[in-house]
Amino acid sequence: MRETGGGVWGFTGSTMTSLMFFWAMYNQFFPYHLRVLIETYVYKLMGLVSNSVHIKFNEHSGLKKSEAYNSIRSYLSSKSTALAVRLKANEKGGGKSLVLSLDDHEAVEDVFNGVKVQWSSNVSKREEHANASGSEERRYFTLSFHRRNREMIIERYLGHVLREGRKIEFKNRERKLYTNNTSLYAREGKWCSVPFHHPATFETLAMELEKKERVKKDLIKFSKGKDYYRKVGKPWKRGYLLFGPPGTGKSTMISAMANFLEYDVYDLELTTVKDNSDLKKLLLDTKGRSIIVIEDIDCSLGVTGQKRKTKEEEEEEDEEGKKEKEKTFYEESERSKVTLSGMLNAIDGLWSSCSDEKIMVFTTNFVENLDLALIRRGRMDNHIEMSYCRFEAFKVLAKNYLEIEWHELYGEIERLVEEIDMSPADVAENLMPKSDEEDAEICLKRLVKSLEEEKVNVRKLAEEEEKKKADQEEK
Ligand SMILES: Nc1ncnc2c1ncn2[C@@H]1O[C@H](COP(=O)(O)OP(=O)(O)OP(=O)(O)O)[C@@H](O)[C@H]1O
Repeated sequence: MRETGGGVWGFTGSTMTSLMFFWAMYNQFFPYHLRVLIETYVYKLMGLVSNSVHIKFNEHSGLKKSEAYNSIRSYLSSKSTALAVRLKANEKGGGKSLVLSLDDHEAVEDVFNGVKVQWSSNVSKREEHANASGSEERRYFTLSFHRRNREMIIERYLGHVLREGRKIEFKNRERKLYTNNTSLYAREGKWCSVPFHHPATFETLAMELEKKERVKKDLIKFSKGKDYYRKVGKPWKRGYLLFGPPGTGKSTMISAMANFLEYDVYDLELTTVKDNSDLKKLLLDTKGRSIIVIEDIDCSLGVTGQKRKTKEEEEEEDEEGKKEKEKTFYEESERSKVTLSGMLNAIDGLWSSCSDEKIMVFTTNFVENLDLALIRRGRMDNHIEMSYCRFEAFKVLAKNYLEIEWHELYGEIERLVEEIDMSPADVAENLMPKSDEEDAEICLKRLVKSLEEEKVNVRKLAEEEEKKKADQEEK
């Protein structure tokens, strides 16, 4: 008995060794194009005798990563966790958690409407495109199923996989903040990203309640508006113009919007954009479900030639005036040759409709300096004024920093903030406890003192102004 067992094992072992030897020889000595030819015929032969249909989903489609491949991977990750034997673990949130997916050369079964299908994860090597670090790996998924289910799988199952996969992908993804600033490791004309963890929310944003609710409603309507935008034939995008003095919360509002919708943020810096086509490329390279931000757009505008004009002025606009329109952003910078028309084209032209669900936000401290074409309704659909801190906004900040809803100093503060223009940033600075010893009372008193000092300053300035006027009139 022993000998027979040993014989079987010996035979199996030597067969395996021979097979592996032939496989290694085949891979090593057969040229790549010959192997492709052989494999093609083998597949054809198998197709004649097999009842299975196979569909291949490559990781890359052209130069871009295939979105379908990513969705399938996410879909399969939920199946594989329960069923597959070999899994791959990828870090998420800087190593705080793990996302599991199907390992290479591993297969998993799925059942849809009582029909069994099989998914396998594959990787092949292409030596002819090898780079210095070795051969190029090409990953793909193969879906196999019985040919009698072809129609159902193609028409219903695949749609189901992509939809579910996208949902899982969206839930699992780590939100990102992208920049095109080359001094922050971005290559020219490319984005680089860091995880986006800004804690601002609409709850912590100091702003009149009604205004806040209006913005929230608008965002919800936009994010659920896929069918509406398709019906009216408009690209699924929306523009916001946030304007107001420094420190009134324009950047904070953008973070709150991104957190509310769970979108990525692209911080577009025009100074590092070479020209109009570079701008177009950068915008095309942004994903859906994102907010694209250009902060302080007034500072980027060499083009202030088209501010609010009278009709006569418009008629008088000669050739030279028209050329003004083509003045570049950042005239002082020799690098950027982005023009106003290039900018309008990129955000609103034909190319802008190439991907869905994007919000564009411009911020400015001086809205009156902006070109009307740039901010007209339809392009910037929603103009939101971020204003000085009034009582309603103060109460939000007091709740954020001091965790109180009411204090006897509130009456005095209400009178002062309605009278004095102080930015929420300055109010927040006064309210923030500077040490463990500082309680709400100390912080509120500091704020009252600051507001009163500001009141005296404002009065002094007004008196000086009046005196100057009177002096000029006398002269
Ligand atoms: N409306 C607000 N609600 C809550 N916090 C605010 C608000 N405005 C300002 N702050 C606080 O002040 C800081 C600066 O505000 P933020 O950068 O959002 O202002 P900004 O309007 O973008 O300023 P700038 O025009 O100078 O860029 C924030 O980090 C936040 O702590």
